[in-house]
Amino acid sequence: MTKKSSKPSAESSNPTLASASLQQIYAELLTRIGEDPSRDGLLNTPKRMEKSMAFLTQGYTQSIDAVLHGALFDVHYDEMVIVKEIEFYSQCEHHLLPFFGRAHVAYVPNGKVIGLSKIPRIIDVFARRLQVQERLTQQIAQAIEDAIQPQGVGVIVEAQHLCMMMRGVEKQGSSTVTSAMLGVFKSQQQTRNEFLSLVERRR
Ligand SMILES: Nc1nc2c(ncn2[C@@H]2O[C@H](COP(=O)(O)OP(=O)(O)OP(=O)(O)O)[C@@H](O)[C@H]2O)c(=O)[nH]1
Ligand SMILES: [Zn+2]
Repeated sequence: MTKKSSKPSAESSNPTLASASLQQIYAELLTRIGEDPSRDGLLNTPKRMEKSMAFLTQGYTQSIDAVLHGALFDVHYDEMVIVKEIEFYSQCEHHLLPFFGRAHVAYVPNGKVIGLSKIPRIIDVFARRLQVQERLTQQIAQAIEDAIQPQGVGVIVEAQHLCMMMRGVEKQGSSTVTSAMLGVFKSQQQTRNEFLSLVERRR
């Protein structure tokens, strides 16, 4: 049974927001932080912010099926495939500040392989949403698992969070590493180690 959400949407809880455009809301935000949205440099800023936010959150309107575009191929290859050092940019759901870094994705096929470019595309579908790094990591692994039912999938994400750098604890040197291991990457230490050593071999 589907549980109905009891939470009111921002619009239904505030009727004045319902008729406001996102650009008006951004103009109001500029006013609230002490700026003058009618000054020259800011005149087009609400419009730019709307466009920028639409780009940075476009993952909400994308589906993995559409992104894969049928690029799944029957290939008899049963060794590990790794696509590493894939850069990504996301936004943390707590502060709406960027976190960004690199993802390393591996899988051991089970009769099907995935078009190589589709792996970064899958990452972007999930990165271009409000995220926590742990969920992003799991979603990437799960999408590959669902698409080709491989023998296993491993995903490692290394990122820096601006909410920990330019505000808050203000730690510039730290990075966060998360991983998701499914199938043989979880059950076989040797497979996991092979993945980790290939990822660590940077060049
Ligand atoms: N686990 C996890 N935490 C995150 C991620 N992005 C941001 N956070 C954390 O979310 C937490 C939110 O904590 P709060 O105490 O509610 O917010 P805050 O007062 O702004 O916290 P500070 O950042 O410590 O100043 C912080 O510890 C952030 O570092 C993420 O991807 N994963
Ligand atoms: Zn944050």
